[in-house]
Amino acid sequence: MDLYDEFPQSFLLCDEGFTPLLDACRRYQVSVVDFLTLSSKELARQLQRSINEVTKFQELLTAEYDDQLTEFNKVKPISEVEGPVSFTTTDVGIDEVLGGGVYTHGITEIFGESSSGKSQLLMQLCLSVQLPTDMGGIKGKCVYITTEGDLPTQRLASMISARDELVRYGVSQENIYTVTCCDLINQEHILNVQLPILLENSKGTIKLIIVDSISHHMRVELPSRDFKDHQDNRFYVDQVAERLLDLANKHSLAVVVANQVSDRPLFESPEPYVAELTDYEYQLGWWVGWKNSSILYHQKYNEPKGVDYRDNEDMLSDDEDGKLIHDEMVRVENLSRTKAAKITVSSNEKTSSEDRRPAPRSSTFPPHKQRFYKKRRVDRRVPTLGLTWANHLSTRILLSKTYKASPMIRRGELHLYKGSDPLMFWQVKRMFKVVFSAYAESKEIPFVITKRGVESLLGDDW
Ligand SMILES: Nc1ncnc2c1ncn2[C@@H]1O[C@H](COP(=O)(O)OP(=O)(O)OP(=O)(O)O)[C@@H](O)[C@H]1O
Repeated sequence: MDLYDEFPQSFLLCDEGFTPLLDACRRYQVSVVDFLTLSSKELARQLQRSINEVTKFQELLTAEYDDQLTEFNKVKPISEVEGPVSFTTTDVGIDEVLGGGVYTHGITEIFGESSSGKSQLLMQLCLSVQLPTDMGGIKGKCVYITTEGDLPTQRLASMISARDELVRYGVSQENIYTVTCCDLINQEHILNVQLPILLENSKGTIKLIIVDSISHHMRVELPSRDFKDHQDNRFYVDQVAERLLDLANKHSLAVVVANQVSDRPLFESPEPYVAELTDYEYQLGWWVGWKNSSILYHQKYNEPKGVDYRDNEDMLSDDEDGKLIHDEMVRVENLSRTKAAKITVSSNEKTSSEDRRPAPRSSTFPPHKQRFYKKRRVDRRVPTLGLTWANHLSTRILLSKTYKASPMIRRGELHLYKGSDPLMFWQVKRMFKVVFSAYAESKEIPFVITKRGVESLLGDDW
């Protein structure tokens, strides 16, 4: 029976007198909803148990349900209703893009590929939430639920020591409760039982729950063999999100989760068609943070006539740095060719005029690396857990890690470089993008990861 899922704190679960009845419920697949909707006669028939036993259980369960309902729908005077408040990320640029910081009473999702900086940002938040209100914090403690290994305490310690204000205001790892969950069952128990009890006992001092990452165990353990599995998974994801939202609202706290990405194949229609504004496929790119060229590419992919977007490199070639590197390499190679030609002329004055042709073009760089630009790169990455999960989010943040031309290329100093390693042409470029939010418009900002944590870059810094 699903009594544990519906009422995890129900005293009926511990009443040994009902153990045979609960066993029968499990055997005949009778649910809590059946008990709340069917007659005791019908239930007794289905369960092969006595009507007295069923009636008693049903009365107790209904009373418990009524109590919960009354508690849940208690009318509060407007003066007691606490609205969402924000706390700083400790970075002014990122706070501004987020519309003031991270907000309570909702779920904020940070998604991105491995090594994009999700955990770094989450660790930073569990420190910044502890700051006093005049420093932008909300003076709260934090629960850090990790699904992949332990919390890197050394990194947290170095983040604290790298920022004077954190040291000055007593920000400490002692205010972070760490929970490690090793599988999905364990995660369920933590979210449904341990966390609510911890929050009740902490009496409003905990202001942030972090889950790193929410999708790790679901992705591995939820079956996805057929349509029914997919339906069940959606229901499961819905329940997880609802529970987290309940906790966020009940205890006026922020829930921030990391989410992973997976590749989504291009949508291929059996018949060519023009996507409508209201089509799921038409809108998808905006709520998963694709760049504009990829959104357009996906929308046009199945169109019947006109430009064949499948080969349209121009639409996808927003790789300007690739072109910059290519141009710089051509410039340097031309320079060395001219130089070589001059040396040949001066060293052999007797050379006939036909032999004064420039020396054959020879590159110091591997040939396959020479054409960097016009790479056809269609964005296909989507955060896991789908639309069902996305519907519950108040803010979705994408952290991405790409590559840009290195300062040597941008300053036009490639001719000073004597090596032949193409990696020297590139530099990591990290972007923080608000994909959608109830508090801010979609916007992106470059950032770096330093010993202080995640820091935005402004103006000429990038
Ligand atoms: N002290 C530091 N100084 C500079 N960069 C750092 C420091 N510590 C970690 N990084 C950078 O942070 C990145 C790792 O970030 P993080 O662990 O947050 O990734 P993630 O998105 O959580 O990845 P995953 O999904 O695999 O857990 C690495 O690229 C590393 O270069």
